Amino acid sequence: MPREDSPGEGRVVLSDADIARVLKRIAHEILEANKGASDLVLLGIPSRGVLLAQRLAAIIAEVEGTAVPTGALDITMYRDDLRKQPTRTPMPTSIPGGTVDARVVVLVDDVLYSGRTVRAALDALGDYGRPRAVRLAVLVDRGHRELPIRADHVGKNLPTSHSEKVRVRLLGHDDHESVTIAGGEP
Ligand SMILES: O=P(O)(O)OC[C@H]1O[C@H](OP(=O)(O)OP(=O)(O)O)[C@H](O)[C@@H]1O
Ligand SMILES: O=c1cc[nH]c(=O)[nH]1
Repeated sequence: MPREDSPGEGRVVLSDADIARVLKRIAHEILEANKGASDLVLLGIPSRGVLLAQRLAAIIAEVEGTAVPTGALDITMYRDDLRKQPTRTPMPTSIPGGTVDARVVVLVDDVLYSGRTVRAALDALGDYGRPRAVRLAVLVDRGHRELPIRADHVGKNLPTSHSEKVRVRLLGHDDHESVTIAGGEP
């Protein structure tokens, strides 16, 4: 259920039901773009991108009857601000089959903002082979790109100001599911 808007929580822009609905749509879009599930690999960017990738794989399994290999791609050591903040803890990477050679990789993340996380993910992916194609699925695109990166599949385009903060909460990581937006000019 959507939580009441409150000053601490921000405004709810996607409820749990909305999130379920957009994930279904994205799963269908991925299948349509790929003409089925063959050669697909879903790689979530930790932390919540991994949960989203698993949810998309579960929907694809329901629709297509095919188990799409799903893993996690940590980008920590490829961040371009690592020198500014060197004490980051890497998260696990798991690449199904150990390689992305000739696969169609769908990177999955919760929020797309500057694009720097995705840039780092593309670098990290290079360590695991040469995919046939790489696509990007995000739950929320909040704009303000600083690099020439765009998503192929977007749950919700959310116009924001720089001073706002978009927060995604997902079961498995949080105590409920929602996307909220908080802050901004008074
Ligand atoms: O397009 P960008 O400007 O790179 O921003 C998007 C990234 O920011 C958030 O991650 P964050 O680093 O806040 O860590 P989190 O995954 O733990 O929330 C979010 O999960 C995206 O991965
Ligand atoms: O508002 C933002 C910006 C980057 N990443 C998030 O999760 N939220």
